[in-house]
Amino acid sequence: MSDALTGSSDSQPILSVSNLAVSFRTARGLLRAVRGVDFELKRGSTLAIVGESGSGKSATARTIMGLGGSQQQIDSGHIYFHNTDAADDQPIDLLTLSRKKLISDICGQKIAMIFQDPMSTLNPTMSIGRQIVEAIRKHQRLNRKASRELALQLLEEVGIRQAAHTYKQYPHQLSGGMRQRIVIAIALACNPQILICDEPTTALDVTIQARILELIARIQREKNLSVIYITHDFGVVARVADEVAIMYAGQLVEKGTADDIFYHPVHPYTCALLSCVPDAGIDSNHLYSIPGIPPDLVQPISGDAFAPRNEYALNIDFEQEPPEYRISDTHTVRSWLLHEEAPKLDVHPILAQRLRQMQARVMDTSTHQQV
Ligand SMILES: Nc1ncnc2c1ncn2[C@@H]1O[C@H](COP(=O)(O)OP(=O)(O)OP(=O)(O)O)[C@@H](O)[C@H]1O
Repeated sequence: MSDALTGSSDSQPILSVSNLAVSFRTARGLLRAVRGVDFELKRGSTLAIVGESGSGKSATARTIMGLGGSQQQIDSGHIYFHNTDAADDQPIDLLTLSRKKLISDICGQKIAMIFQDPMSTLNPTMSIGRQIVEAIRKHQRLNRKASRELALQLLEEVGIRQAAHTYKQYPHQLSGGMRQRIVIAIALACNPQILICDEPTTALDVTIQARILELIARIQREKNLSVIYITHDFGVVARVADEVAIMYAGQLVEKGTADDIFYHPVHPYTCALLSCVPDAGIDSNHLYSIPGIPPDLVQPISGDAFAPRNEYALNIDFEQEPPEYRISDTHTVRSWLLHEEAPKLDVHPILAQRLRQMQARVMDTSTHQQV
């Protein structure tokens, strides 16, 4: 769906995450933020991880980056990085590396991350130029003059017209969109193979959001980057994603290509999320919101975590966790609805109508991209 923005990708994985489980020690007890997650990021492609707030998207991304913090514990799993620069083609399990080695050799080098709030990355007291030069010199052996030239080149690459002027400015003198461009320039300073974007455009207005997404897509094409987007915004997903993973209560409940997810969603949570997307053309009687709230991840979860909010829940949903069913080579779903003995359900008419409208909008977005 997103080939117009991202270009096509080959199917070799650059990152393979398997059975990843992550908890946080809290005053109330252990909070199970990520509960057995598997996914692959293919080289040169874009994966969007989508879900409501608190579903574990950032915890997953931060674990990959070694940024989990002191309260985090890894309960299980592997995160294999298939380094294209390595002499051998043996993947490295990032979870076996010391934090020091992870930070010095991989994160910020081979894998870079950008966040929703650029100010969390930028130093308000340092000029833009100095910050980019520092990032360059951390990763590459270049003298001061060459670093400055590369910094100016990076500023131009991220679409900053008066690079020499911006080089001397400070973060507070720039708009939100410009700051996010600087953060992208800093991320690119290490020449990464993977870019993880955690809600990179949420704080920006729609026009600037589109420009930043286009910028990331252009850089991705030029540098054959593999990209993970963390988002709750299906508008962003429709524009950028080759593959989509839907996250709920620490698990990936549905995974597929963007077409699988937008045109053939199966999990009731995916359908509900798609139906909640606000649209100016929808009258308020046809708006859908998911009833209830996500589970407390400190408490044990029995059965399917989405069952209490799912109007199609079966008895077994409250008792046993569903296995992952494979619908096609690209599409998997964790739901008892896929069991051969499960009843065939009619989708709620409002939900069905919202899904059709969402699909029409997605088609519209894809057509516009190709212009
Ligand atoms: N450092 C931490 N200490 C304790 N709990 C944490 C910590 N970081 C995250 N959590 C908890 O882990 C769960 C998953 O959080 P996470 O930030 O990964 O969700 P998310 O899907 O990225 O949501 P959002 O879009 O709001 O960032 C939440 O219940 C959150 O409160």
